[in-house]
Amino acid sequence: MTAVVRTSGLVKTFGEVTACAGIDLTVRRGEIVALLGPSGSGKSTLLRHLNGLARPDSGEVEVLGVDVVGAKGPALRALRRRVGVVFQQFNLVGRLTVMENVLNGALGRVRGPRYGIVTWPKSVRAEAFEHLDRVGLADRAYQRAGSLSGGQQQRVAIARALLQQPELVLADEPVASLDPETAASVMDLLVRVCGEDGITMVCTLHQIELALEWTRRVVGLRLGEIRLDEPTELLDAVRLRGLYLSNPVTVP
Ligand SMILES: Nc1ncnc2c1ncn2[C@@H]1O[C@H](COP(=O)(O)OP(=O)(O)OP(=O)(O)O)[C@@H](O)[C@H]1O
Repeated sequence: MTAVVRTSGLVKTFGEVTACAGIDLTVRRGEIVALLGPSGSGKSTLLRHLNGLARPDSGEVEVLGVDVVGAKGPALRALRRRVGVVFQQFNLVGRLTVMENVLNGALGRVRGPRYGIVTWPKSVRAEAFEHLDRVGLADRAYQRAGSLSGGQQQRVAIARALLQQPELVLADEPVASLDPETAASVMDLLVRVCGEDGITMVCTLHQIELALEWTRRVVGLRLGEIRLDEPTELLDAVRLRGLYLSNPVTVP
């Protein structure tokens, strides 16, 4: 299968802190990968390198065949159009309607500033509505996004990412702000729609159980290094908890 993400010898330091200590990671098309590890182990920093939000001290980062480290300006923008991002805090515009927020996902492919729903091409509006329906919020299309619950806002953010027609989705703690039941339903949705559309996903998670239940491969980080990289079906919670122990561990 084709590599969607490939990092090689990725090193990133912040002063004395080594956030990524030489990471070699390959993610193939269609994989659903969780990055797990204790706070400060480098999960978010690694993820941020994949769409050029962070620049490595050394090493290579290739995403969708693009050399991210070397890409600048238009090349980087073109890559980011192919990569959907889902954030912990949803990042919606609360005063705009749900529909307008979803339509913003098409800004990269429909030119010119847009003021209001009717200024978007009809076909894009129909597509946005379809995605809203998929995330179960078609009936909320004209409600202010800020008035929705956290779980609903994350569903809108997922619909927005889908409208971008991404080949890769990067999700940074997508369910960390949600209660356990809502978190599970949002993970279910995210994994399902990525599977349906053939989208590769890499997400950071804090909950071992969610990674075990919903993702197909776990990459465990500790002190900026990959300490474990296995199909989820071969893992259990006891082994994963080893990543979080205070003494350095070799995960058996
Ligand atoms: N912009 C920055 N400036 C300084 N230090 C940073 C910066 N970004 C990350 N770090 C440091 O790099 C290390 C890795 O941080 P990172 O956020 O990648 O970890 P994480 O595993 O995602 O943690 P968490 O689960 O708490 O989000 C931490 O020690 C953090 O303090």
